[in-house]
Amino acid sequence: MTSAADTAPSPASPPAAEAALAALRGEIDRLDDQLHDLVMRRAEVVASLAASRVKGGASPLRPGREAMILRRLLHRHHGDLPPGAMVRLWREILASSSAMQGGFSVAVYARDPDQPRLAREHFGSMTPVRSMPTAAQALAAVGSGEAQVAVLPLPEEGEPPEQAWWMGLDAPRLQVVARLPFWAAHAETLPEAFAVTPGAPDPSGADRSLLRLELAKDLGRPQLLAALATAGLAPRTMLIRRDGGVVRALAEVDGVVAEGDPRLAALPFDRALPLGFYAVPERGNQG
Ligand SMILES: O=C(O)C(=O)C[C@]1(C(=O)O)C=C[C@@H](O)C=C1
Repeated sequence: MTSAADTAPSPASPPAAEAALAALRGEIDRLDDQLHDLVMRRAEVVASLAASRVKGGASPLRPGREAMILRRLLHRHHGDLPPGAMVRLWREILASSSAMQGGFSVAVYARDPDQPRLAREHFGSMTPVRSMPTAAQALAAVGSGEAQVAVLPLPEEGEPPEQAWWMGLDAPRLQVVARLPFWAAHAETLPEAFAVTPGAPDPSGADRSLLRLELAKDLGRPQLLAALATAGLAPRTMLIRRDGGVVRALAEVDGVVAEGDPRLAALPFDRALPLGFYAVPERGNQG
């Protein structure tokens, strides 16, 4: 049987608790106003920066600068707000700063469902993200100016040639400029992607470069590695493909390696083409 006490409305909070709640909400409102003022002020500064940029299609996307901003904030971050939430807030701010500076849209080769999500989390929830059926179509969209960024899966050993987009990347016209996600809680294997844009990336101070190597001679992995190390370009990772007597390798090396780098001239290959570089991603728990 239900007693009268069970059905009675819960007693009103004591006036002191009500007052404390109202005071805290008042403080939140004041902080929200300050945050809002600062975000609006930041957008004004970005608009001045965009207006002062040399005219003629300078890219509104500076992934190296974005990485420097996020690394600095992660370094000073503390307290209850998870670092991942802070990064998400700033990714939205940075993406809208790029969008404010001109049309900004992303073409994703969605080999798996993670790619569009990665693109959206990195380039912002307001940025148009179009899924393309092939990597070549995503790159063509960027090449024609229909989209500003292509998001492509990380190359894998033994993937079908039509998926190995790095083999035909038209560098230096198009280059890899970022690796997504920039921040993740753990260092374990996660879905990742590269972002490709027209023109060169901007250095962030801690970067890795991609090089496409081509040679008609069938050198093995140890010889390729040795040749790279001798030139001062020992790779962290290297993918090798052998197609019709031609060896193509994708080497990932520390630091910035761009066109004209003297180390490239020292390589005993038919071709060594820099495909761009990207800010080394931050991982919350390296353990
Ligand atoms: O620093 C720049 O060049 C900017 O355009 C500003 C800004 C920003 O909002 O901080 C905007 C977009 C870029 O991708 C990087 C930085």
